[in-house]
Amino acid sequence: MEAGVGLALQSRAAGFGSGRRRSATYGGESGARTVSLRASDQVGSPAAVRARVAKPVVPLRAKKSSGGGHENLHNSVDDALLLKRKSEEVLFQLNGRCIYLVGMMGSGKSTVGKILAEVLGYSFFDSDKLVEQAVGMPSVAQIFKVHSEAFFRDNESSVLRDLSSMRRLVVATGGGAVIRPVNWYFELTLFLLVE
Ligand SMILES: Nc1ncnc2c1ncn2[C@@H]1O[C@H](COP(=O)(O)OP(=O)(O)O)[C@@H](O)[C@H]1O
Ligand SMILES: O=C(O)C1=C[C@@H](OP(=O)(O)O)[C@@H](O)[C@H](O)C1
Repeated sequence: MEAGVGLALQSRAAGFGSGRRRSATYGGESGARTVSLRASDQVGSPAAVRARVAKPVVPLRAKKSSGGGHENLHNSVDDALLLKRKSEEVLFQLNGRCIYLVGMMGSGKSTVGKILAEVLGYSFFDSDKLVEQAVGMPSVAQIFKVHSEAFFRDNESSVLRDLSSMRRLVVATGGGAVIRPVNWYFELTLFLLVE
């Protein structure tokens, strides 16, 4: 499995179907290009985001060995170094903004997020875990079962909103977080698609 991250930059006014879009404020597209992260100046639908970052830009190869032994280890080290260098380049432009990782269930958001947080000197949070804590239940599956998906999504939005007012966080969101437009409106945050 190979996961990659593409940078989608979102200003406050960007959102699904919203006419109130504006260009990215994060160093402009040229700034993003200098670090070879693919930037989009607005966020449309999740599909549009995916289309813009269809090619993995910073591929992170499998950390779990599939029998490749040293080769996998080298890939892993090389990719971690590459990500570290790129992160150092964008650090000052980030200016402490939170980064939300979005992507399909199991796409690697938590894995990428922990690495990203480490190289940026950010703290890492998994929003599913925070919702579980907030609700006082051990798993998302149980929240769905005992309450409902809508209940989970309400709490998820609340958690994401609270986190967005903080700084220097990398947040792995749940695979379904993107379906609620309200989750795209947080100010001063960047969204990274993990695919
Ligand atoms: N680049 C990768 N290559 C191989 N396996 C990966 C990679 N990234 C993540 N995984 C594995 O895929 C599974 C899901 O990853 P995870 O980071 O938990 O995804 P998510 O947070 O998007 O649900 C985990 O078992 C993880 O070890
Ligand atoms: O629909 C969602 O938001 C969920 C997606 C999955 O999360 P990941 O994307 O972190 O795998 C799942 O495990 C989580 O419990 C609920």
